[in-house]
Amino acid sequence: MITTKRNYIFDFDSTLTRVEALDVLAEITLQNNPNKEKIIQEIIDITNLGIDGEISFTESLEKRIKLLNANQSDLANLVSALKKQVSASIERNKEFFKDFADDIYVISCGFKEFIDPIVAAYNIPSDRVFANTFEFANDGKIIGFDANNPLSQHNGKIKCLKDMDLEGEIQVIGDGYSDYVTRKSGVAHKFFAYTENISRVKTTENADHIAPNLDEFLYVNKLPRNISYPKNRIKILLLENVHPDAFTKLSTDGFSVETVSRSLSEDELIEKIKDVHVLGIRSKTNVTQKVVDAADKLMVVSAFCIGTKQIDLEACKEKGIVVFNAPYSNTRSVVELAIGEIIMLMRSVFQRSTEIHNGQWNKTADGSREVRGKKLGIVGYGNIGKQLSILAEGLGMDVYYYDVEDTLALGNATKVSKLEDLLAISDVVTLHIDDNAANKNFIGETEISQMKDGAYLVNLSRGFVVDIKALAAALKSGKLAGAAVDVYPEEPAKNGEFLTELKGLPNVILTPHVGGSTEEAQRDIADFVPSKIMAYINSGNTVDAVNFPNIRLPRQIKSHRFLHIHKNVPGIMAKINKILAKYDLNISGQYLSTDPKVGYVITDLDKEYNKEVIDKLRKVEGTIKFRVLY
Ligand SMILES: NC(=O)C1=CN([C@@H]2O[C@H](COP(=O)(O)OP(=O)(O)OC[C@H]3O[C@@H](n4cnc5c(N)ncnc54)[C@H](O)[C@@H]3O)[C@@H](O)[C@H]2O)C=CC1
Ligand SMILES: O=C(O)C(=O)COP(=O)(O)O
Repeated sequence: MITTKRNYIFDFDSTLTRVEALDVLAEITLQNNPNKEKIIQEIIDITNLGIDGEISFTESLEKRIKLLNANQSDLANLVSALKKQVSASIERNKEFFKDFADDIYVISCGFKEFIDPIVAAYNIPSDRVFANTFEFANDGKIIGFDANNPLSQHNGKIKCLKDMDLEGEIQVIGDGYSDYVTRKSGVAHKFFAYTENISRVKTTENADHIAPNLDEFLYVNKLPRNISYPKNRIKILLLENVHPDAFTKLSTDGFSVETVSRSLSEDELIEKIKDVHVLGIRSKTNVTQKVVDAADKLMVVSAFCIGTKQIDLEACKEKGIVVFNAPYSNTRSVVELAIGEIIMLMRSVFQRSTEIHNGQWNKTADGSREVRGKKLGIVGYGNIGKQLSILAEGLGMDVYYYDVEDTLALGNATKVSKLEDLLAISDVVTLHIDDNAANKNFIGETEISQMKDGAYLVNLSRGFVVDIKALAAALKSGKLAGAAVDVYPEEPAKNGEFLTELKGLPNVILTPHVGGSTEEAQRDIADFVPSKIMAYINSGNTVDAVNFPNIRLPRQIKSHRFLHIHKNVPGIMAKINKILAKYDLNISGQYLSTDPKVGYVITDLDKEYNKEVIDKLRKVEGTIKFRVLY
């Protein structure tokens, strides 16, 4: 008869727990020892040599026990420290250990004295824990171990498993040499390299499968689990040198994250996007219709910046791809640069500085003016424009602004209803309109001619907003006294050579699109955007999405959640609800939000359901994307 019985053999140190227990014990016993750091490093080195199979395990154990200088009384502290160090995915799948208790064993080269109390909480009784035992002196000092136990010897797990003589398939889950040799020797049928806490090359090379966490192991084995789809299977691609905090945050949450320091061309992106679930970009990468067409797995595009016009938002929406950005994280950085540049321009600081760099002393007050009492004309009174308005007033400037929207004036700022009027009165004009394509050449020859003679122009918005030729001509003719430009009609995909018609003109400050490039802004973006990505992927929240119906969902507690994105056509909700009713589902909450093109409905169910319903919902005409979370 063919048996379907399967046995799951777990390693303890660095698999069930995040740490090596003897390293933790060393921290405890050596806390007052002046040579603590040195001894701990020695212990870690010996542990690793043993795990990698470089020295015999017995030798590694003997050496470590001597260095540890531990006592029985230290073990209680060790156990309470280890309780707090159970691997995250083990902890969240506690039910697996309960439901499959009859199939689970721990085989470890560690010690029962600390393993038993930790795994007892996971329904693994002492008689299913195979491990070493300490030898104590009369005063409780740990002086050795039971040398007859096969687990204190080289390849002990192989012998142990042979002696156990288990019926059925044997799967070993562990992080080191002693685990994978069970598979090599043939005593285990499958070896899962468990890399949640540590990933060793030799271990992963010798694995049938790499499991970055227990979710993956359960998924591969089609076992019940706490997370419907292991996060390590969700691929995130971050382009354009996104701050490393984003990588850390997303990989710590379990996603597989790849980073590329530059932007990708359309062709490169089309190739790369095929197996990407979440794309992170900044202002240089264009997510076009063609890219979207090639992106069959894509669920999210996230702009790690303010502007989103580089993304075809409609194409994304129609494919059920949610787009997020960071609307406020770099606002302050842009404002501070604008303020600095306004002062630098009005004092001709860059010109004076360049002269000295060229060996020339030119002390003069000509063309050097205070900003106090001067008129600042802000074009685009949005988040940046408004904050600039406040700071400029703090410096004593008279602020005027022009915006197509009817926005409220802050402080003493004066709204001007015509651009022409604003240009005519301003000593400095600063542009902060959005990246809408309609703003192309917004400031051209005509607009410049409407500006005061000797005025200054600052552009920190988008390059295409200003006609660069007209600006260069106005600077050369002396119509304008200076300009600060951070953005250009064509910007390179990566750092390197760059040429502009403004090159070499006096009193022109040129910066390479760094308005938002401060450590503070980038760090804040790397916190803000990943939390939006995680909120959507992990629970379906679309709050702050720029192209999608926004839904703030309650926390999902012990329930199944269906996320259904569909075309907003008449009758579709009725069809969805008809299916839900037919399968007699116990619905604990339903949330719907629509816009003219798409509908997003979330259904929470509080008990098990017939899985056929998933297929039926997927097949509802007009469905764009459907996924299940539990
Ligand atoms: N240089 C850099 O590194 C950075 C540049 N930016 C640019 O700054 C722009 C503004 O950012 P926020 O203030 O956060 O955007 P926002 O959307 O809050 O404000 C833009 C304002 O411009 C107004 N506007 C748009 N077109 C207009 C027009 N033709 N005439 C008059 N008003 C118009 C809008 O009504 C809105 O009030 C972004 O769209 C982006 O292009 C943003 C961050 C960094
Ligand atoms: O936030 C924006 O829109 C910006 O222009 C800044 O873009 P960046 O992140 O520097 O490519």
